[in-house]
Formats: sequence, C-alpha cells, structure tokens
Amino acid sequence: MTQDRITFALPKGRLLPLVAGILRDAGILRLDLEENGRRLVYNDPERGLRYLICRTADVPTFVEYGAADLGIAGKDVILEQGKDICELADLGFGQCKFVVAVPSSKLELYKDGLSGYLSHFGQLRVATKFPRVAESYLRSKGLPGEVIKLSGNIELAPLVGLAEVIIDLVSTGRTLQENNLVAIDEIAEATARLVANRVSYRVKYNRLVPFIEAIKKSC
Ligand SMILES: Nc1ncnc2c1ncn2[C@@H]1O[C@H](COP(=O)(O)OP(=O)(O)OP(=O)(O)O)[C@@H](O)[C@H]1O
Ligand SMILES: O=P(O)(O)OC[C@H]1O[C@H](OP(=O)(O)OP(=O)(O)O)[C@H](O)[C@@H]1O
Repeated sequence: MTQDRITFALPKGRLLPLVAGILRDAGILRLDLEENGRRLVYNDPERGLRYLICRTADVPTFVEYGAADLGIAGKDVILEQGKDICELADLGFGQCKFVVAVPSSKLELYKDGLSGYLSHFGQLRVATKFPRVAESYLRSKGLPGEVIKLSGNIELAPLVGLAEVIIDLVSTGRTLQENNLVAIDEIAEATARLVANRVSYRVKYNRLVPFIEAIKKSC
C-alpha cells in the first residue's frame, strides 16, 4: 500500500453513477469515470488519489487485502462476503432487500411456511447468487434445504424446476412480478456502505477522515 496515496474501490454497474455523483459532490472525484468503459484504474496524481473499478461483489476483497483503502459496496455484498473490513457509514442509496420468493401459482403450498412445504414434499432447493446469506437463513429457520448457487437471472430457477425457492434482491419488485413470483419472507434490507481497510484506517487515519466526512455529508 503506498503510504500517502488513497485508493478507492468502486463498484461497477448500477451503483457506479450514484457513487461517482456522490464523490463528485463531495469534492473528491474530478475525473470522468466511463460507466460502460473498459478502463479499470483512474489516477488523480495531483491529489494522490486512485480509483479502481471493481466487480460489485469484489469490492470487499480489494479492501480487505489493502489493494484499496476505502470502498463502496452494498450491504448485501458485505453480508455475503463476510470480509474483515471496517464498515464506516450507511450511505443510504442503492436500497434493496433480500427476499425469499416462490412461484405465485404454488403459493398455497407455502401456507405453513417453508417448513410446511419441506415436511410435505421432502425437499427444498434454494437458488441464489448469495449462498452464504441463503445458508444462514436456512440455518436460522432450522431447515435442511439445498442451496444452488447461480450467477444471475435467479428468477429462472423455480420456473424451470431447478429450485423450489429463490433468495434474491428486490427493489421495485418488477422482476418478481414479471416472472410470476411472490415474496413470502424478507431477510434483510441493504443499502450502499462506505468501508475501509483495517490497517489503512489506523495508519492513514488523518488523511482518510476528511474524505469519509465529505462522503457522509454529500449523501
Ligand atoms: N434491484 C436490485 N438488484 C440488485 N442489486 C441492487 C438492486 N438495487 C440496488 N442494488 C445494489 O446494487 C448492487 C448490484 O449492482 P449490479 O446489479 O450492478 O451488480 P451485479 O449485477 O450484481 O454485478 P455483476 O454484473 O458484476 O455481477 C447490489 O450489490 C445492491 O447493493
Ligand atoms: O425488484 P427489481 O427492481 O426488479 O430488481 C430485482 C432484480 O435486479 C437484480 O438483478 P440484476 O439486474 O442485477 O441482474 P442479475 O439477475 O443478472 O444479477 C436482482 O437479482 C433481481 O433479479
């Protein structure tokens, strides 16, 4: 880690325009980050700042290993990754929630919940992009379900018999609705969080604090 340079790990995709806007409003970011570009590192040597464009799910990894001092990631990703990083602030945007959803045509089978379904049908397969969150949910309910990890388009799984249930993120609810799925439980809400590498937060504290305060103020 370079001692005086500050590196930010930013999530590409739907959060990037929001994050870039906040960093700009905070007076930190002066560069144009191409939202759909291929460039992954942006340097601002005059200010001693660097920005990494990361896959959303990888932001906590870049921060944990000190490749970035600060990062912005959804709470969903932070929960799933379980990395050893400092969570500094809830930035309030990027709101969504983890839900458990089933085909609306089969809702009747879940009237006694997932345990009722499981005791009747003997199996419960849960498709998700968030296996840790799903395992922990099943454990908390005492359900011996099988978690099937997918990379996206999770809603497809119950429509074609790959799984009975999905655990996925919802914001508008449109994807569930358009695929005839209905939420039967909510697990947790998620918003974007400002995170820091544990060592950077101690060693570079004086340099980081103005950035942290400016980001919090512009949210
Ligand atoms: N409706 C939503 N669905 C998914 N994520 C959402 C939603 N609303 C807000 N978010 C936030 O946006 C982040 C996901 O952003 P995005 O969809 O761009 O990434 P991704 O598709 O998971 O990543 P990648 O394309 O790299 O696999 C989530 O981690 C979450 O914090
Ligand atoms: O409630 P809504 O506003 O419809 O949003 C929810 C959808 O958005 C996310 O998918 P994303 O667009 O990230 O694509 P993915 O399935 O490839 O992850 C999520 O996994 C849902 O599918």
